[in-house]
Amino acid sequence: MKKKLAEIRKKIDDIDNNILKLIAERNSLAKDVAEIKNQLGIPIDDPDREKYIYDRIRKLCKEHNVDENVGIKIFQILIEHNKALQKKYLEETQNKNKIFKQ
Ligand SMILES: C=C(O[C@@H]1C=C(C(=O)O)C=C[C@H]1O)C(=O)O
Repeated sequence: MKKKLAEIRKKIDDIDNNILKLIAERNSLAKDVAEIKNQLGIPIDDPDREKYIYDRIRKLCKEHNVDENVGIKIFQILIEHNKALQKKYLEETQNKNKIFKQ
């Protein structure tokens, strides 16, 4: 029984590794998105795109039998974090440019 529990926990740990890698990969795209939005002069927040993502997540939750509230909560955290990373990146770039121009 204990061996079986250890095996299952190993599987969970492996899945957690993969989830973390994917979160890091998603986060790593924030700089590129921020750079393009800055050049286009458009805001970081894009409510239409967020609505599209949440609708898609709801559909995927149904398909994969995942509780919709859980799926939405996870993506709210990821999206808010992505926007915070974009803002931080742009602030840092603008500060660097200010120092450079002095
Ligand atoms: C990444 C973007 O910027 C913001 C963050 C989003 C996200 O984390 O998926 C979605 C929309 C935007 O509010 C984007 O516009 O694609």
